[in-house]
Amino acid sequence: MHRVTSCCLRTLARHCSYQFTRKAMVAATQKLDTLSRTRALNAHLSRTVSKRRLCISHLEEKDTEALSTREQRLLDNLYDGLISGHRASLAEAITLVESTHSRKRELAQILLQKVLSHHREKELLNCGKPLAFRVGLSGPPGAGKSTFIECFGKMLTAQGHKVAVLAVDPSSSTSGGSLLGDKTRMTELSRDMNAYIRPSPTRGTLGGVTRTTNEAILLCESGGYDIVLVETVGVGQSEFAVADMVDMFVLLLPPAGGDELQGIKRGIIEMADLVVVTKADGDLLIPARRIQAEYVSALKLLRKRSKNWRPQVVRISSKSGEGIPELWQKMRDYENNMFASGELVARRRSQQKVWMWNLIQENVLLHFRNHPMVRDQIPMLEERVLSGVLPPGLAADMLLKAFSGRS
Ligand SMILES: Nc1nc2c(ncn2[C@@H]2O[C@H](COP(=O)(O)OP(=O)(O)OP(=O)(O)O)[C@@H](O)[C@H]2O)c(=O)[nH]1
Repeated sequence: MHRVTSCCLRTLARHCSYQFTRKAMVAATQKLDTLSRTRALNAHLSRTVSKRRLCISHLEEKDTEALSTREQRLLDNLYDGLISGHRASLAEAITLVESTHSRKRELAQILLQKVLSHHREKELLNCGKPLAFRVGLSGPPGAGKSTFIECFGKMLTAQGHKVAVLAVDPSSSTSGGSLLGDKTRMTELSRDMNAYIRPSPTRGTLGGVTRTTNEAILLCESGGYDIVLVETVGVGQSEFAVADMVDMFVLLLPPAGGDELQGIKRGIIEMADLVVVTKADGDLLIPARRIQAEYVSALKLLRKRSKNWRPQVVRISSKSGEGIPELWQKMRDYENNMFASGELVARRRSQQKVWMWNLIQENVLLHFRNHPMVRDQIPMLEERVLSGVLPPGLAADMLLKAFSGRS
């Protein structure tokens, strides 16, 4: 503003000293006019900005204001228990974020906001280093995931780490049954006081499971768990969802023939920061070596996912424990490289954005499908598209018009 004023006066003086003509007068008047308009615009902008600030803080505080004394006490107790590392509080907090009850979801968001600011403070004290290392573990059924997590988790807790294991099983939302419920997994680790194992909820869409898993990760971290393992138990899209939640994505493959590995999507191999060939012991050692060599060659052909890390293939046996300390060392190297280069923090930031947009996408679609003007028309329009009477584009336009209230 100051610069504009002095510039304006300088122009005016220049015009006055040379020739005080009508032209100069007009130019000076125009400048002054612009100046007052700029002032008015700036005043308007600052009013708008303060109104928006007020609006955002009102939005953030709206729910807090509406808390009853009982709810406030519940959240305070949960938060205190959580950051003191009480397992019961962690379990209760995860149950809260998994709830589909609207008020409980609001309470969960208030708790998460508090947890996030606790994270920020601790990360600042830790020179910006995240509180925990998040590792995604995926692989076909029977690859040896749970046996590996049991062995690996025990090694980590023996070294003084606190390990949380979250299992994502969205297949249960469509099939109604839970893969996790079928058998007892990781029995020894589940008895370890420095380990916390939690299966994902058995209902809801993949998006819903993703949301609660992401939120459960944050809660585990505030409970002092410095290593969070996210295992995908289901098959399909869940591996991609998990790859978007973690710092490092690890693919476990059994030493099986080509046919058994057919189900693994090429895309998921591209997501892997580390490929682990499991069961490399006894009779399976030779096939494990072969699979390792095959994947070493295959990875060379794939596009590099990171500038700072080249995916590697390692061999382990959870039965004998061989290769597991070396595997952990590779994971640590990865974490250090990625943190030092800034890629780890950048990846987390972009994951937050992906997470937000995924939630919006899912909710908007749900809202669209359930809209009274749309819901009843969907079966009929789908039918007409299927029979070739109606072009899909026209059907989509009709539904979108109905949704937006245009006939
Ligand atoms: N020889 C050998 N067998 C193993 C090893 N790890 C796991 N297994 C066996 O492989 C089978 C499958 O192991 P799990 O750990 O249940 O595999 P998973 O990937 O968790 O399977 P899902 O729960 O179906 O996804 C079991 O019979 C294990 O005993 C290993 O290191 N060596």
